[in-house]
Amino acid sequence: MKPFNFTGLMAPVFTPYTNSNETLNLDAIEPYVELLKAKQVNGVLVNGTSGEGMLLTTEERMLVTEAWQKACKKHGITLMVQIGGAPYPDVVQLARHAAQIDVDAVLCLPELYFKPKTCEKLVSYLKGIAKHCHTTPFFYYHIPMFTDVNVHMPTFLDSAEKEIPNFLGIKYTSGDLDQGSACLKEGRTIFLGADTILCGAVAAGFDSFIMTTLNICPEVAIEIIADVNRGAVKEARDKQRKLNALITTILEHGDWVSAMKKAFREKCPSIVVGDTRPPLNM
Ligand SMILES: CC(=O)N[C@@H]([C@@H](O)[C@H](O)[C@H](O)CO)[C@@H](O)CC(=O)C(=O)O
Repeated sequence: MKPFNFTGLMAPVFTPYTNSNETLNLDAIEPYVELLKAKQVNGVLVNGTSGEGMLLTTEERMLVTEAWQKACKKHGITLMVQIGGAPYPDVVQLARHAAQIDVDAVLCLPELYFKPKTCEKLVSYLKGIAKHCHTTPFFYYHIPMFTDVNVHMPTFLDSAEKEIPNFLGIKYTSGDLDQGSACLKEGRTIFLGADTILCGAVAAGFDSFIMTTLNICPEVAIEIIADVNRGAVKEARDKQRKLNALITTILEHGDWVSAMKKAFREKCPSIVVGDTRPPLNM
């Protein structure tokens, strides 16, 4: 399997559109990579929640991934691609495509309609997909507020590690820090996906992060992480409060992804990302 030693900040990037969101704006991708790299963000997650992966056609998902792959390779940035949230044959196609173009890692949602109710069912679904990209590091995307799939992650991890040869960890997007902390173990990569509990999560031992605000103000996360790691808990807590207040203000403008994309457009107007697709922009 390809080695994967990433720790630090990975931005769940927005998918850039032009033409009232009908067309992908692939030209925006290289400047977007340069902007993130300049701000010390060394990885990107493509086609995740913020990237509206589930609102793109399979063809578009592959085109976007190829454009990010090219720019990330050129600038030395780690690329993880989210391949789930589509019909099973399309997820398999995306897994094969990701392996073929040699991305650094894949992330996969559960089946979103015939939802798994147990760890066994979830592991079995992911095992069927992971074998189509068996040399690529494979991660599960835990985001129960969107998927309504909420199996116990520490138990799931133990089983997935035994059953799936290229399985390396999860992206943990939940405010339940008790369960999140119980996932942490030597040799696993557990990405934190919840910006609002960053301070506590770093104190608990998290060292890898995929959070939407890394697109907009990564410097705040960088400071919170550094403060906690040097024991300056009060400073970190104050910055977390400010970050959470900023998130609340951003969210006055719509749903999570649309509001965050709007904040990104305002902060970085030179990168043309457009609005979100229906139903998000309705
Ligand atoms: C729905 C959403 O935007 N979730 C965010 C979180 O960072 C979110 O902002 C956080 O949970 C709020 O505290 C990330 O998990 C998104 C993400 O990683 C992705 O785009 O796949």
